[in-house]
Amino acid sequence: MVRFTRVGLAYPDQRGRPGPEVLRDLSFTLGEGSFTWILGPSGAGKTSVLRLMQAALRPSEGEVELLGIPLSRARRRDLPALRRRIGVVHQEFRLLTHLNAWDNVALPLRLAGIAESTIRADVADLLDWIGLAGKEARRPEELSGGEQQRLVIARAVVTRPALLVADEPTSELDPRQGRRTLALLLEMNRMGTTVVVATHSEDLPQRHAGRMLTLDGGRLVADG
Ligand SMILES: Nc1ncnc2c1ncn2[C@@H]1O[C@H](COP(=O)(O)OP(=O)(O)OP(=O)(O)O)[C@@H](O)[C@H]1O
Repeated sequence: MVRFTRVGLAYPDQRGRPGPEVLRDLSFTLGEGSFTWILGPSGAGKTSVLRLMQAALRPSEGEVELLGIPLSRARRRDLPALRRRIGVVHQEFRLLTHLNAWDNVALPLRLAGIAESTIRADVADLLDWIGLAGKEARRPEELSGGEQQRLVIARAVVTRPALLVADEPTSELDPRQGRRTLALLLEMNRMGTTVVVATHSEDLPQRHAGRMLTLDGGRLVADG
């Protein structure tokens, strides 16, 4: 499902030459339907690992295989189709501010050319699931932080991705809203989606099941 084999990553410097390695010799496999935490202090490389898992970057060394596709062999024009099978939840919500809640969730389906009748049913179900039924017409600024983050999750899962990747999804939220957001990710996982969540909080993973991959200085230092 997700396989990293001896992965190294160096971002290019301002002249386009490889900068220092920020990920080193990372190897692990995440099975289909698994739930994994990526832990580590600031700068450990969590976001970089997640970017590789979104096919937003290619590794400088080694191989990343996503949903059966090795990135080294994927052609540039194949990447958008691969990315559509991967849902992404960012820490900063990145909702479209001029669209209401309904249209934010419907957007990925519209871009994929899905029929409006299907979109109506799917979006209504999802907004109900995240507890936003009745708030469809509100724009993001008219929703609480927790509601916005749940909307981001609805938008990320509306296309039924096989893999859901979330970067610090609860760090901007109060504890109650954070728990509610996490409950949605756990429920997606129970329904079969492979879920990966990066966090610098050790508290969350200790209270919930799931594998913990701990990074430090771009290396894997614990797997349990
Ligand atoms: N676009 C970039 N260009 C150059 N270096 C980068 C870039 N993005 C991240 N880095 C560097 O890569 C290293 C790992 O960063 P990354 O954001 O992956 O860590 P992180 O564990 O997610 O940190 P945080 O918890 O603070 O978000 C850091 O040294 C960072 O400065």
